[in-house]
Amino acid sequence: MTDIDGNAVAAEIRSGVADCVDTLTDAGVEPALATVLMSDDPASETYVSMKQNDCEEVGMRGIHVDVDDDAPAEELYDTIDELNDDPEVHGILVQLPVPDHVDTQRVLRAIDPAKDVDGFHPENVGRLVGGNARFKPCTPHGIQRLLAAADVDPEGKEAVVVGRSDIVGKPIANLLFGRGEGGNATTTVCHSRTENLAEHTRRADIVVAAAGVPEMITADMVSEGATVIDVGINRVERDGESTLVGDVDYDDVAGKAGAITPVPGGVGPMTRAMLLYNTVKAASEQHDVDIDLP
Ligand SMILES: Nc1nc2c(c(=O)[nH]1)N[C@@H](CN(C=O)c1ccc(C(=O)N[C@@H](CCC(=O)O)C(=O)O)cc1)CN2
Repeated sequence: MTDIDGNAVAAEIRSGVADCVDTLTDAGVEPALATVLMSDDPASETYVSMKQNDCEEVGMRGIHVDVDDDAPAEELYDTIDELNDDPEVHGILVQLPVPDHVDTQRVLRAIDPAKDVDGFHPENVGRLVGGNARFKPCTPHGIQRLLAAADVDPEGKEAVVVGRSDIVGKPIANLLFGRGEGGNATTTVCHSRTENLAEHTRRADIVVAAAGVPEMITADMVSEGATVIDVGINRVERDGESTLVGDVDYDDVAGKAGAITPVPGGVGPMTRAMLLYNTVKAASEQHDVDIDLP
C-alpha cells in the first residue's frame, strides 16, 4: 500500500508557486491574496491563518480581513466590494461557512470572477462544468494532483465520489468525468440518500470520500488495490483526547487499498497549495504576465 503524501506534493507546488511569485515581482506585480473571515469557529480560524502563513512562505502578499460574526451581512458585502475594487488584490477568498444570517450564494456572486480563487462564483462553476475552467476549486484540483503524484490516471477507470457538496463532491465529479488530463473516468456520485453505498464503492478503482462523516468508509466497502482519497477533516474525541480523523477508517482500509491519503497530511495541504496556485494564475492573467505554473 502507498501512502500518498499530501505534505510532500504540496511542498513541490509551493516551490513552483514561489518561482511564479518571483517572475511576477520581476515584472512589477506583487501577487496578493485577501482572506476574509466572518466566523468564530476555531477550525475556520486555523485554516485562514494557515493560508496566510502559506502566502508568507512563497513570498506572496497576504491580506486578512476579519468581519465580526454577528455584524450585518452588508458589512461582508462591502468588504468584498472594496477588495474587488482594489487593483493590488488579485485573489479573494471568503472562508466558508459564513453565519446563518448571511446568504452564501450572494457572497459567492459578489466576488469578482477574475479574483475568485476558490472557483465558487457561478460564472466559474459554469466554466468548470463546461470543460473550460478558469480556476479549478482548490480541493478538487488538489485531489487531481495527488492522483497524478501516485501515478493513478483516472482515464477509463471507475471513480466513485461519496458526497455532493458544492465545494468538493460536485466539482471533483466534474473533473473526474470531464475530458482532459486527470479526467475521463466513469464517475458515480453517491450521497446520504444512496441505497447500498458499499455496492457502489466496491466497484470503484478510485474512491473519493467527501461526506463529512467520520470513518464511514471501511475495508469491506473498497476493492483490493483501490485508490482511496480521504477529504474528511473531522475532529473527534478518542481516549479522552481530541483528534483529527477522515471520512475513511484509515487503519482498516490501508491494508486493502493500493494507495490512500492520510488525515492529516493528505488532501488538506493540497487545498492550501492550489489556492496559492490560483492566486498567481489570477495575478498573471490580470496583468498579462507569463508564468510557468507548477
Ligand atoms: N472558502 C473556502 N472555505 C472552505 C474551503 C475552501 O476550499 N474554501 N474548504 C474547507 C476547509 N479548508 C479550506 O479552507 C481546509 C481544510 C483543511 C486544511 C488542512 O490543511 N488540514 C490539515 C490539518 C489541519 C488541522 O490540524 O486542523 C491536514 O489535513 O493536514 C486546509 C484547508 C472548508 N471551507
